[in-house]
Amino acid sequence: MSSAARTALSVNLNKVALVRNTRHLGIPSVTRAATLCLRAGAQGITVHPRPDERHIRAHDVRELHELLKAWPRAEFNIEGNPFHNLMDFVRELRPHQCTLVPDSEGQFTSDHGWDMQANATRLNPIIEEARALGVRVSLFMDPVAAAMPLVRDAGADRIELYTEPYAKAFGTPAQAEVLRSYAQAAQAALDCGLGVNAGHDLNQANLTEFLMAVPGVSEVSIGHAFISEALEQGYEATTQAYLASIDGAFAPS
Ligand SMILES: CC(=O)[C@@H](O)[C@H](O)COP(=O)(O)O
Ligand SMILES: NCC(=O)COP(=O)(O)O
Repeated sequence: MSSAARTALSVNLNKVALVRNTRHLGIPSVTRAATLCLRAGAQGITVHPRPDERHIRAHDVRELHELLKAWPRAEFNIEGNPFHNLMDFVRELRPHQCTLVPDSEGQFTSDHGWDMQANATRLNPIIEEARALGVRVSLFMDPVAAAMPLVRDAGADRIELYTEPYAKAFGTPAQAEVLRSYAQAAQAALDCGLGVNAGHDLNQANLTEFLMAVPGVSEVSIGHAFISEALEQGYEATTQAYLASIDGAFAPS
C-alpha cells in the first residue's frame, strides 16, 4: 500500500429516500441503509436535502445525525445551496462537513460548480459562519485550476471536484485529457492548502482510474451508481466493492 492517505468513501443516500417517498410505508429505510453501509466499512454518509424534498427530507437529516452519534469515526456530510435551506441544517446539527453546491431550487441534478468570480464575496460570510460552528466547508467546483486560489481566499477548507465530465469521458479517447484537467485542479487546490473531495456519477467502473490519476483525494461521495448497484448486490457487497476499488488505486504499482 502506498504511503498516500487513503480516500474515504461517503455514501450518498438520496436515492434510497427517492424510492421510499413513492409510498407511505417508510421503506426502504434511509437509516437502515446508512447502518448497513457503515457496518460494511463506509467512512461517511452524505445527503443532499433539496428544498423540494424530492428525496431526502428534513426528518431524514435529523435521524441520520442521531444515528451517526453511534458511529464516532464516521463523518456526516450535508450538501446544498447555502442561500436556500442548507444553513438551517448546518446551524441546527453542525455536521462534520457541509458541501456548498450552486444548484437552483428545482434543478434536475447538480451539474456545475461555483463561479467564484461572481460568488466569492457573498460566500465568505457563509463559510466563516459554518467554520465558526466547527463545520468543515467544501465547495463544489468544476476542475479549473485557476479558481482554486479564489476558493482559498473565500475561506473554505476543501473543494469537491464535480466529476460528471470525467464520467462522461471515461472509456473514450478524451479520458486522458479530461483526467489531466482534474489532476491539475486537484494539485492547484492542494497547493492552496485546500483538501480535495470528489463526486457525481462516480461508479465501480470509473473510480479506481480517477483516484490513480488525481492526487490527494480525501473523500469521494457516491450515490446514484452506488444505490443502483446495491439494488443488485446489496449494501454490504456494494460498499466492500467500492472500498476495494479505492484500495486498488493505492496498491503498489
Ligand atoms: C452535489 C452532487 O453532485 C450530488 O451530491 C447531488 O447530491 C446529486 O443530487 P441528486 O441525488 O438530487 O441528483
Ligand atoms: N457529491 C456527490 C454525491 O454525493 C453523489 O453524487 P452521485 O454519485 O449521486 O452522482
